[in-house]
Amino acid sequence: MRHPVVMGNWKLNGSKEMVSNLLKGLDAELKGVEGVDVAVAPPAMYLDLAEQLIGKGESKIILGAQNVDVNASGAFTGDISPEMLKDFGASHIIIGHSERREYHNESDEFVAKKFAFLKEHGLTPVLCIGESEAQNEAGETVAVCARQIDAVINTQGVEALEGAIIAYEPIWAIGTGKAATADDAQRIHAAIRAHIAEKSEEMAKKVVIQYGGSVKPENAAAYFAQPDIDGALVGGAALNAESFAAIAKAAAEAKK
Ligand SMILES: O=C[C@H](O)COP(=O)(O)O
Repeated sequence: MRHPVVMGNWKLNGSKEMVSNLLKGLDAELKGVEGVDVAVAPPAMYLDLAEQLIGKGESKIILGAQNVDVNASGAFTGDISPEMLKDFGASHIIIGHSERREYHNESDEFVAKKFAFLKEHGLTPVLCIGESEAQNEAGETVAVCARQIDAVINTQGVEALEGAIIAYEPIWAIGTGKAATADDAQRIHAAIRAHIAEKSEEMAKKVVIQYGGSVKPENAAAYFAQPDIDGALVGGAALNAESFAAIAKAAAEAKK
């Protein structure tokens, strides 16, 4: 049985005040909630503050980050290394988000390199994959997702997926309010799992696959009722303690 993981990607949002209020609010909302791993990925500037606040809280919020670079140290202006993330207690690191693929021209190969680098440093990659609206309309969804995962499998072996998280995020559903239906998401999740099963049935059964794209408290339970949807990567709704906690609670309830 896979353990559900609900992660909040705060993207480029926050201030010291907001981080403090949101984490305190989440700590209160999540008290006593069991059966789901809850992670947050604040902007890197706020990892220090988040680590301190999470340490003081009672609920077990996992600290994550939104990106990592591919060098350990040296003359790489602006980069952040895995060891720096670890230094602030961040363990779950989002890579390959469609916003980075699009605005920073990150290729499948570059994302796979980040994946390997995180694994090498004992961190958990949260590998985002997903198709554009045009690719969806052209019936290319599964092929696009398979290609994005294969960039990792073909360079590092299917075993590299051990302990990693895959987040299926159809790009057209991100921040649009136009979420995939739970049935459609389930179909794609099952196809992603089947693709991994071609290399290893055991890995396909084990790997956590989150859905992301306009997940809200109102639609979360329908996703988590699906057998191949193991959690969510949440953007907008993760900026509010009550709504993010409601999504996490829905996952805990559905996957009991
Ligand atoms: O990483 C999170 C996703 O991009 C989803 O964002 P959203 O929940 O605002 O649609």
